[in-house]
Amino acid sequence: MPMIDVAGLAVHYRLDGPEDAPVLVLSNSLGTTLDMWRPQLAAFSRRFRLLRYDSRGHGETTVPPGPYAIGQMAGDLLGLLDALGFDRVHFCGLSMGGMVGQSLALRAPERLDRLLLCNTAAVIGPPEAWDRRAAAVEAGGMAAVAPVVERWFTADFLRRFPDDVAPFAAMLRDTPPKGYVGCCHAIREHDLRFLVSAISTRTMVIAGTHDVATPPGDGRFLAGAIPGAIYVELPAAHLSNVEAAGPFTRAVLAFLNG
Ligand SMILES: O=C(O)CC1=CCC(=O)O1
Repeated sequence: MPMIDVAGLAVHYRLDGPEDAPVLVLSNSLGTTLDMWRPQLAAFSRRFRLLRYDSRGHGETTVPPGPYAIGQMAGDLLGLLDALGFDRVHFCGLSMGGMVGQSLALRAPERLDRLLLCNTAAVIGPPEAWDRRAAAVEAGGMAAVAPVVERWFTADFLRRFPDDVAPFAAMLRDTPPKGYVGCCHAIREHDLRFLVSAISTRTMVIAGTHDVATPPGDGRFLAGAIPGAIYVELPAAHLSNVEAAGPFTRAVLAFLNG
């Protein structure tokens, strides 16, 4: 389990794939870890130097006192890239990870080759919902948000593939409560609706037809606002890289290889 110090934050990361291949960074969603990308691991690491990491407050990365901010999380990633000596990368983030990608693209476009914003939005509201969620975890620990997993997959997928869902329920359960709450605040405060049109990186937006957390309208908004962005919609709920793993992997590879 490689760890690296990024300005006092001990970041847990994994590198796979050929050392001389272009770097592809994968950034996780709220309540998951770098293991959320397991369905893509084999295909992506054949073609790319794959960098997966646990966002602050998640997995094995340090849990600093909150609240956190998405801009700060983009700074964590820039620090990680500097520490590993990666000047320019492709970036793919899902949900909270996609918010980090938006922030990164506005702050350091020179570090990005292509950008994939998956099941994410310029804003995920309402703010009170994030306050309620944070308060529930502060009072009752991660058990209080266990039903959130039902938002990540369709009812059909939950019923038919319990073995695929179980690791995600475990990731959520094992997320440090303070880290989860810190990230709830970060998501609550993220609103780039009036800024994403300044993103100049070549971008693909992926949405899930059945996603209730970041519905297709959110993805269409991003794709409409970011100049030249491509929009792809997959038959999935929120974790489209799991529920529609094959089409997701193919869409990403086609975009990055095109
Ligand atoms: O947990 C959810 O409700 C879905 C979600 C929103 C931001 C994120 O990363 O996941």
